[in-house]
Amino acid sequence: MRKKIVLTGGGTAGHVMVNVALIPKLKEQGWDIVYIGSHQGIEREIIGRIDGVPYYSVSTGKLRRYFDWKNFKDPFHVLKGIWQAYRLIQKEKPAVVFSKGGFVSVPVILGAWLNGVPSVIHESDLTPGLANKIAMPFATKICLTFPETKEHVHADKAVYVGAVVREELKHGRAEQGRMLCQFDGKKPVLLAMGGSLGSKTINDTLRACLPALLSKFDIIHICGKGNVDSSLADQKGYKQFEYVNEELPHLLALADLVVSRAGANAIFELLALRKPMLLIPLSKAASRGDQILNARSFEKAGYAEVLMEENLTNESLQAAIHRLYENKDRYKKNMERSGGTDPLQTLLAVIQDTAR
Ligand SMILES: CC(=O)N[C@H]1[C@@H](OP(=O)(O)OP(=O)(O)OC[C@H]2O[C@@H](n3ccc(=O)[nH]c3=O)[C@H](O)[C@@H]2O)O[C@H](CO)[C@@H](O)[C@@H]1O
Repeated sequence: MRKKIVLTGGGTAGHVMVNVALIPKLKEQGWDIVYIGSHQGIEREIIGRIDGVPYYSVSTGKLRRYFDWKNFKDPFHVLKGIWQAYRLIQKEKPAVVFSKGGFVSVPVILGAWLNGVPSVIHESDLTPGLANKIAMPFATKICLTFPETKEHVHADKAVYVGAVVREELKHGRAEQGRMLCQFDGKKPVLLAMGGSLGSKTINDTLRACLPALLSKFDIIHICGKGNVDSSLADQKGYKQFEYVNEELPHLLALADLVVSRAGANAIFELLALRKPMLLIPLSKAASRGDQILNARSFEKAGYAEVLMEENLTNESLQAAIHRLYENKDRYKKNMERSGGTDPLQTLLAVIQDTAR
């Protein structure tokens, strides 16, 4: 009989992409796949583009660390979500549940636990996110991207896996990227992206530096939904995208260097593609500081230049980009030494072993 797996994770693309990497491999291994996400999250759109993966949505609440009146209502949404996930898992009878984290994964992991179904969680960041922290006691195994995360997780459950990178990102063609951007190929290409949602701070600073930067680079700017500046649409050597799907491998293949937030998926993708990167982590004021730890870990390994958001100015951004470009060969050499494990295969093996 074919085995069934329930996948979950969402809220931002970073909480969906490991699932996107897993799905083709799970299909090859003959699994039936079902996805449980939220009603409105980006996961609905991303998974909806993939054939053969039925999508069910459950109610969920945002788990905030700050005061908001919605904090009084959201626990009820989460309780409703647990009940919905419980019923769905009871009906689907999966052999295992896999979660990539994000708020929606909490009701799903609890729904699995209540049904006695084993579950595997993947944590992308150096320190576990709030959703994963809540879900971890109910999970069977917890797969880690950074070896340092072992300190934060129950020893019997932790498995070091590494970063799972989508296979298709490795098959981009620079020429196709150049066509998409209509660049003439005479200048090196800088790609800037602010995580899956875009970053207003990075967008504004980069745009303020355009006149100076465009004399040296062609620039691809992935700026996030609703953030395209139409007044710059005709600017030669500057191409904006809100969010890209199939185009991303080609744009990355074209890029000589990258300016990015320090979300875990993005930085490991850049490492796998050996792209010299300037990381501007999301500040502690706006997050739990996980991106700062991710960025510092990459800086220490010699893979990235880091510019803290509080030090971000037009001048510091330009100086850091020029420094990165001058030292690009050193960064590439360090990345070549980053080792050759196969995290996707390791993760698949953990899922197989955990399934009932
Ligand atoms: C604001 C926030 O909560 N950020 C968190 C979120 O980031 P975020 O959702 O931005 O996640 P990441 O930077 O880790 O990954 C973004 C993913 O989206 C993809 N992508 C991005 C832009 C685009 O146009 N097309 C596209 O496909 C990237 O290739 C990557 O796979 O999850 C990460 C992983 O848990 C955390 O480290 C971040 O702190």
